[in-house]
Amino acid sequence: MKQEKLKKIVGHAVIKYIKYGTIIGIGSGSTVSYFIDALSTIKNKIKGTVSSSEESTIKLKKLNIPVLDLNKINTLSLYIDGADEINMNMQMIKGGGGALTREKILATVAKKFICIVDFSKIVKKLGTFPLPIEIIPMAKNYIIKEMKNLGGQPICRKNFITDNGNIIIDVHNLNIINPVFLENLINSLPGVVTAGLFTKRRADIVLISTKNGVKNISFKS
Ligand SMILES: O=C[C@H](O)[C@H](O)[C@H](O)COP(=O)(O)O
Repeated sequence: MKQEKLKKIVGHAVIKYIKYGTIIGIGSGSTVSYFIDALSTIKNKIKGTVSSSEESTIKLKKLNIPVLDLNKINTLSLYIDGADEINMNMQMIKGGGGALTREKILATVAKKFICIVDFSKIVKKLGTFPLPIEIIPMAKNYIIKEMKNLGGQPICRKNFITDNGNIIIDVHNLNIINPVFLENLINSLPGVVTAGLFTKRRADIVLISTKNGVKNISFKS
């Protein structure tokens, strides 16, 4: 089965996890785009959404799904998003679409985070997918140097400005032995808005789309 088909299946499968009358946090990317299509079929049953990117907001509004301001809501019970890589500890690399910072905010605020992926995103070790880092433009050369010192090959994403007006450095070939340590280290560098490592806020549930159906993995600490 083609990857797009698997993304579509999991994007629709997650609908049954939505409690009517609640506000849903919406991630970004192609898997989420299928999820938004499915969400539109129950749009009258939810209170609204908060969105992690301009791209998702445009799609939500086009489908007449209400988009609310995170600062004007009390609780966010559920956040649904894809990932570029996820390991068996439910730690992720995200930000292939550049929406990592707003995604991390919503994932952190939400009580529950459901990650929707096709099986190709499951990895033993994070880091085959280049690690995106959102940075303030002034810090570009400094962060490139720091990432080289860490053994990575940083590449500034061409012609790309984030929804927050910043730039993205994609770091290739990082040997990520301790994802928690690396997330903390990169996030502590001046000029870094956030690294696309999600280790403090992991997924609570992962729905994995496979050729044999959608598998559900729940996090147990
Ligand atoms: O910034 C983008 C997000 O982190 C996406 O969740 C991630 O890139 C996965 O996207 P897709 O579902 O298109 O593979």
